[in-house]
Amino acid sequence: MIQTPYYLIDKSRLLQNLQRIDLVRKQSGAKVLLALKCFATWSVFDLMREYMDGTTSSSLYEVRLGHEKFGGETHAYSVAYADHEINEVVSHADKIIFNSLSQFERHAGRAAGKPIGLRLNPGVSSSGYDLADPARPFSRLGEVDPARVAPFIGQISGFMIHNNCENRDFARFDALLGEIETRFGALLPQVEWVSLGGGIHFTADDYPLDAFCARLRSFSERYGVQVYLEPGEAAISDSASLEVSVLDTLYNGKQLAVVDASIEAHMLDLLIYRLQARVEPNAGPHRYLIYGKSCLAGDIFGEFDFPQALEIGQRLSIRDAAGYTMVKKNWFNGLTMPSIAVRELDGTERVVRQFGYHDYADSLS
Ligand SMILES: Cc1ncc(COP(=O)(O)O)c(C=O)c1O
Ligand SMILES: NCCCCNCC[C@H](N)C(=O)O
Repeated sequence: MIQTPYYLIDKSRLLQNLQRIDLVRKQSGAKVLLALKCFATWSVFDLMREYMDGTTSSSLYEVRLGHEKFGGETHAYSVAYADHEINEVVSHADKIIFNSLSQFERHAGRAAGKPIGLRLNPGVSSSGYDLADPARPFSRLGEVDPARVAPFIGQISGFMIHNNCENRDFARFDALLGEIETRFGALLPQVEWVSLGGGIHFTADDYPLDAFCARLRSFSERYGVQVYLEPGEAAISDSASLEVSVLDTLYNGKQLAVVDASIEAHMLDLLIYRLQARVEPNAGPHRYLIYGKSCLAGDIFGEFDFPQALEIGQRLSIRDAAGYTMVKKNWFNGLTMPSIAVRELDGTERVVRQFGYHDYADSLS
């Protein structure tokens, strides 16, 4: 048995998302790139690259990882490239996407003839979170004014527009794309490609894939552009768990259990967005607050129901632990870092990465 704590990536679950992605590629003509900011655990890229066209990135290290570990088409994007980074970024990228016209003017001369993209911001989004809303007031994410972009159009081969966030509603996606067309419609036929970013949860069970694919195809045909999608969450949703063990049980007005991982260190996104983790089946007469083992008072995975009273040593599985987890894990409290394991398609499980004291010490000096 693998020692807890560990993230367990289940390739069969991952495959379900990947097959839907493949269907979208075939039916819509869109190319699909994995957003590495969400998930960059390269041990499963062997499977992912069969169903996706490549990767997109948000930094020098991500574009390098995408190029070296995933292959296929590699898009480089960054909110701002530093002067000392740009040559290396270009060496790893097939396309270089600038966040602003000032970044474009500063660095485009060093793009070595590679296609150049620009991020546009339509000023509307589907984000329910201020923190993740690219259209928030005074946003720095992309150019908002088509008139400012127009003079540069001859040097720009495509646009990237990321304005969806956890959007499960096709009608909302459709309406937002309409708003993009209204604002930037005159520019779109003048470029070769448009990336619609991530945040579209098109791999969800009930998502109307036929309508989605038809909308993407008609957009592509109307403007004569290659469409790209950049799923993070949609590519990996529910394809991993965080496997933990109960270390202690207590009572303080409620039943409490402490597990050998931490929401702050190992599922930080949930804490940032104030969401509770998922434990299933979450049914039964024994209700517990599941605490992490860091010293943070509010290190709580959530409150869940169990069929029996929890016992020390008992294992729990925290669901949906692939997106924005492993990429955000940190050494807070010097806690044992969960290893990473993969459940292969034949059901066998193997540990692909273990972390120890030296990884902690080497992250500091
Ligand atoms: C430019 C861009 N593309 C893709 C993504 C991936 O989004 P998601 O994981 O919500 O699909 C993000 C998220 O930050 C992004 O900023
Ligand atoms: N699961 C809690 C909300 C997550 C929001 N994700 C935001 C990431 C995204 N790609 C973005 O910042 O646009």
